[in-house]
Amino acid sequence: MSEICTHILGYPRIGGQRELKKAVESYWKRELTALQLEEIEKKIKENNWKVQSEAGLSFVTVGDFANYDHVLDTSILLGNIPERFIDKNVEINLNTVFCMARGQAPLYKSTRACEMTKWFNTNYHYIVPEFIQGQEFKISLNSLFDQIEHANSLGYKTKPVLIGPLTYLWLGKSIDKDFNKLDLLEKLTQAYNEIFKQLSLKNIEWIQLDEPILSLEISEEWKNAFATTYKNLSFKNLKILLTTYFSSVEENLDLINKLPIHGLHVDLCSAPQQLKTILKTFSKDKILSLGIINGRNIWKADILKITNELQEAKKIFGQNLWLASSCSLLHSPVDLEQEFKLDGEIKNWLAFAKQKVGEIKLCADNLNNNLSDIGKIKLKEVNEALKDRRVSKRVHSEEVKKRISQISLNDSERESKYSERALKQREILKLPLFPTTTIGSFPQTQDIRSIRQKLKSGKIDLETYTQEIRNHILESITKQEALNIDVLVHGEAERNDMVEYFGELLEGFVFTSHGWVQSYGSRCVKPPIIFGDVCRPKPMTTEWAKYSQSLTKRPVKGMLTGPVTILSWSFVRDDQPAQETALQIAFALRDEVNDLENAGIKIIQIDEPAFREALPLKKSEWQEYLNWAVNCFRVSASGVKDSTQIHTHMCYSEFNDIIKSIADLDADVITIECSRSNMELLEAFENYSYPNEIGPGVYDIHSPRIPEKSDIKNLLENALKYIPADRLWINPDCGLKTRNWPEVEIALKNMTEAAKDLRKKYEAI
Ligand SMILES: CN1c2c(nc(N)[nH]c2=O)NC[C@@H]1CNc1ccc(C(=O)N[C@@H](CCC(=O)N[C@@H](CCC(=O)N[C@@H](CCC(=O)O)C(=O)O)C(=O)O)C(=O)O)cc1
Ligand SMILES: N[C@@H](CCS)C(=O)O
Ligand SMILES: [Zn+2]
Repeated sequence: MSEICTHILGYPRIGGQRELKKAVESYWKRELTALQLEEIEKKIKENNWKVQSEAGLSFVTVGDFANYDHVLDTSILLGNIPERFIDKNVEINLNTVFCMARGQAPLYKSTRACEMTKWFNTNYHYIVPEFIQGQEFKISLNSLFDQIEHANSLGYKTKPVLIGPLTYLWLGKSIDKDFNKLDLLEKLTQAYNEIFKQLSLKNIEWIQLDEPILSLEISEEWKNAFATTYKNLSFKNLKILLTTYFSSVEENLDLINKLPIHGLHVDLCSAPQQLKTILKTFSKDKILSLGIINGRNIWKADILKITNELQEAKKIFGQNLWLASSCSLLHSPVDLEQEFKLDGEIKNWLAFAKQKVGEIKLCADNLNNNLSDIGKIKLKEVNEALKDRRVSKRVHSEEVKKRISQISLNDSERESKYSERALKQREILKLPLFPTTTIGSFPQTQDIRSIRQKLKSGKIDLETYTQEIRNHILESITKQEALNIDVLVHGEAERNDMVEYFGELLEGFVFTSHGWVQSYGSRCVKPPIIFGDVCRPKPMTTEWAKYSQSLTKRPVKGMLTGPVTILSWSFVRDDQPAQETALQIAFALRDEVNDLENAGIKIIQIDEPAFREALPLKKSEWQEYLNWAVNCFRVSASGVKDSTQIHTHMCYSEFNDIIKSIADLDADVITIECSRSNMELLEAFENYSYPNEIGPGVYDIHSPRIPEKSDIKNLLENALKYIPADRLWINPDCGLKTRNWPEVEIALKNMTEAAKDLRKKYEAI
């Protein structure tokens, strides 16, 4: 029997050693030339293709590489470049990409960057396309075509990937008011047809056209737009594999079945149940690509189980059945082989991107009954590893399970309601009207990172490290006092990351040395891995908090990452529901919150920036998530006295649809990102009559631009249209770890001075 066709939807582009990050950042600092950067990128691409080819996949996927972000590259390919980035004397090139992403680039005048937002429900951020009325599209960068030619020249059979027109349009925002971006479809279709025309000359059979919005509950208007657009797309001699991922497409199958495509890819890892309906309704004459290897976790796949589940699909689709990763492997760390320090037993349970590529092929060979001798050995090893994981004593803790099972209603209730707590807190904290604060982190300087690196490599001992970090804390407290901020933070200098730090201190987690995943542009995160029941062997932050509080009379906030965010930004267990793991984390944090209170900390912030992003993609599934997510937050926060003030912070703040749940968190104060929306995001709070205190961000920390005092005052006056003065806090949008001290000091000075002016005006009223 001939081979089953195998492929992936995309491969990580950061390189095994984060070569891309290092090269791109060096280029920005002008330590590398464009040519040198290109050379490094070429090696990453070649290596990625080699991995796919050597594993025996049927295609290498091309066009998944991007210097900064693939959505941004699509904008540039389509010539959708906002006017402010166009300089008639400079051709569209690499610097256009960087300037759109960051507002700055070599040889470019600096300007406001494009917005960045989360890619569906992942921790990856994309650059938001901007659309204006009458928008024109014109093929403007050859990067995709160059990548194809490059791969073709190396003799690979290539399958280019491109974001589909409807998803591209969906991802963008209309800049002009009162204009429907769907009106742009006709012109966008013409541009895609031009791309297809050029691709048809490149010796390619298949194109992967990503339309992940087909996994959402889209409106009739969008469904109709799909039908019309796909009718008008002219694929030439190309075959189109329409790719969907992150959720089921069942609701849109009627539509998909009518589209003039040649194949469909669905994600069976996030929505295995959809297979039944798809097998019944999708045309057997087309290709059905099944995403059976999970691109969003790190566990070895159960090849035997998957093969069994694929039997019917094979019977029905025969040679038209393809096997693939569930989504792009962009969301997986690159290569497990580089983990020399990882616990051997747990390492044996894992697969990163490179290993996942091998799993797809193994699955296909097994399904086809043509496993080689090596394949047979590999399969045996997988089965042994899976069995070892199932029975491992390290995974389950009776004590943790018992505590979770004894949860009572009291665990998620504060003693009194907010209005009573607020009186007690005011008496103790004695804060002025419009209290000022920051979100937690201060600049993670090279100095701080290299101290940590020296500790890791044994160049300094723990005592020296602790002293050095204490010096940084002292410096940040001194600076905040000088800036006259009311509620201080210690600055998070001791944390590599707000999630990884806790993962390193909690039981049930392991962490990697090289398990980096791209978060945005050159920034990466190293999600810890939750393999077992979670508990807290000892306090995690109290010593740092006590030390920080000892340096000042002003309150210093205890700073924790909340249960939903720790869960969402880690690789989670696949052997129990996510909500059970979240509750275990919540109880561990509850103990930490109580310890902080006992250590004399009067304000404790529990950050939940992933709270909104973790919403399921389908609205119909929201409530179930919100119920457990709110409960977990409340469990972590409710063990303290009324007089202890609980803050939470969220930096992705579209709350309209979930404002009731935000209020149900019952945090005394919530600080949110707001500055870019000019405080419009506060409408939700006003409409719902949100009862507690709010700190809308007045400083866009993603931009190097320093807000003037007048900008901040304007934002605050806007905020006061929605929030009563006695419940308004003043703070930046988010933590300041990616900024540098000189900008931070000026911005915060402007912020405290704006607060002073505002107090003068409103105290008199
Ligand atoms: C709030 N955000 C976060 C998200 N997810 C998280 N898990 N954490 C977050 O904070 N998602 C949404 C947003 C995303 N925002 C960011 C912002 C900034 C970064 C970032 O700066 N990432 C760093 C890596 C951070 C880190 O772990 N640093 C380590 C140092 C690791 C390192 O590079 N070591 C060097 C040697 C040290 C040296 O001398 O410099 C090496 O190994 O070569 C640390 O501080 O110890 C980045 O550089 O990408 C991410 C998401
Ligand atoms: N406390 C964290 C929150 C980031 S969302 C910080 O300040 O970096
Ligand atoms: Zn934040």
